Amino acid sequence: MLPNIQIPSTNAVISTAASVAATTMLVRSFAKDFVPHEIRQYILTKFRYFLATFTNEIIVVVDEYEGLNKNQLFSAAEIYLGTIFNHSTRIFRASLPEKEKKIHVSVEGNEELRDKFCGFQLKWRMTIRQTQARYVPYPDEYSSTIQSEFRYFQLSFHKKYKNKVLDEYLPYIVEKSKSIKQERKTLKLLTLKSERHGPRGNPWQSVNLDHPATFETLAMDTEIKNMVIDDLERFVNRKEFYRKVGKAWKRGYLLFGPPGTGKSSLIAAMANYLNFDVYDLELTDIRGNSELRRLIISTANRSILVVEDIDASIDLSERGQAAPPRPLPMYPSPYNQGTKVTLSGLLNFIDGLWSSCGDERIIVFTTNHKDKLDPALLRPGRMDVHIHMSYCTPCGFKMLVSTYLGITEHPLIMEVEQMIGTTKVTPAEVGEQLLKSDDPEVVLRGLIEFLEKKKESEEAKAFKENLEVTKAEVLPKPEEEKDGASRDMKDVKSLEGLKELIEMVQASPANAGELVIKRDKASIALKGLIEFLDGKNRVEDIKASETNSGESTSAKVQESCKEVKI
Ligand SMILES: Nc1ncnc2c1ncn2[C@@H]1O[C@H](COP(=O)(O)OP(=O)(O)OP(=O)(O)O)[C@@H](O)[C@H]1O
Repeated sequence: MLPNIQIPSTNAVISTAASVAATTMLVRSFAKDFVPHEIRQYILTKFRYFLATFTNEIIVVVDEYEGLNKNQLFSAAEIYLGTIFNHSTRIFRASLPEKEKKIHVSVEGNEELRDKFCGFQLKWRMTIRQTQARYVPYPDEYSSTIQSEFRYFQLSFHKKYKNKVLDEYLPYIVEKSKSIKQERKTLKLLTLKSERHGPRGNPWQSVNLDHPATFETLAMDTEIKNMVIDDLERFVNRKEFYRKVGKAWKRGYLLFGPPGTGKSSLIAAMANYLNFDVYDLELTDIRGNSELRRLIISTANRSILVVEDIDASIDLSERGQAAPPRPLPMYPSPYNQGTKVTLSGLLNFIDGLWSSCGDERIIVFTTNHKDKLDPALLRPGRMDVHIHMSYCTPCGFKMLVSTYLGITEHPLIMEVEQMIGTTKVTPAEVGEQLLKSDDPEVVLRGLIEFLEKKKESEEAKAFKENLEVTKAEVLPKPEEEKDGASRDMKDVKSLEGLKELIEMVQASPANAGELVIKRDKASIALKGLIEFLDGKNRVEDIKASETNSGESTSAKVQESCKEVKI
């Protein structure tokens, strides 16, 4: 027989439920009004712990801040979760930071996200809690912001995966977020702040580096270009190798060559290729070795440190000594009182201090005069790769034509290539000419004209230089003139003297000398020389460069020459 159970009426159930709900609401609003937030949180946490004893779920809490510093795990999770939205996600945040190209997506508060790792499920939830306002420093440490909310992630999963989550999943998230960050990163060019007081604070200021140079647009010999790309690839993939051989993970490049041959463009191409920020270090702005040390330490990993025109930035002759102060500027500030960075300080930072304070660093020195550099600076280990940025070659020209004009074939290309092979013209100059019109015919004709003029002026310059050499060899030196030990210029009136003169001219590789060499007889040779000088109208040039030692010696030579019966 069934016990006599009295089933409550529907009305009674509804009225009981309503009164429970009303009581709950009353308790809630009472608790909210009269129980302090901290106590409520405490009770809630205890309640969760109590419930957790009945479940197999573990919750890991990841706070946004660790003391005053940002918790790196929180930042990593924030980035990572922005990439794993699934169909159940209803709300998320999207933003396009200034000067960035990609939209950032991040998780919205209280949204639950599910993730899968090694076959098991995990749940993420971000919670935002209002707190008392407090000051939180910005990453540059110069300023701070007021924050009145507290954010944290809760990561829940089955308790049997605890070790897997802590040892594998969370490190995986950190690594993954690094590569996501790297991909979406906008390159920065960092230069020294003019005001960089005190030992704290970041002395670098940054702007977005939007340099379009890439290895594709760079006019360089393909072989050298491929060598540089291979070297960079090898470098970034050799973390373990550097550790194994006990070497700091850094690489030094020296780029040398005349102005306008693409040294800065190559640095930009390297930065774009590796996705590394560029630190532009102006040594003349630095007050001494100790400031240099501080600046170097504050540079980030995975970056390129550039010192342009190294020969002009530091006194390379004095190892170990402070360079003599430069002339004081018109408006002196504490930072331009003359550099005191020494060569030994620089060497020290390249292989000592700098090596040990970071990973994946590249340092690039550029110079227009490699011969001026101290060999100590150039040795492998400091400058591992020396790259000669030369004048434009036919191969480089082809690349420029294809980038600037978008063509690879044209009847005039061959002609230009031949001229480029025999003219000292920089890629910058060629690029300038290629910009002048959209019509390849017009541009290439203009370039041919430009190259012709360039060649002419080059020849004239070489001629003048050679003539100077010849003059120096033929004419007596002032001190010789003084003690009378030299041959008197009047002697050249005699045929013997002329022969001697011509022999001396012949010994020189100069153009004028070559003219003389072509003649067998001294008299004909001399005549040729005079005609040459007259014809080319070079006599005036020579006169202008004479010293004020009485009568012009070139005029004397000419005079003497004319007196001879030819
Ligand atoms: N090899 C090159 N390939 C493509 N463009 C080049 C090359 N060299 C120079 N240019 C062009 O010329 C301009 C100036 O070149 P860049 O500043 O790189 O030369 P540089 O060697 O660094 O000169 P400087 O020694 O004066 O600093 C660049 O903006 C680029 O457009």
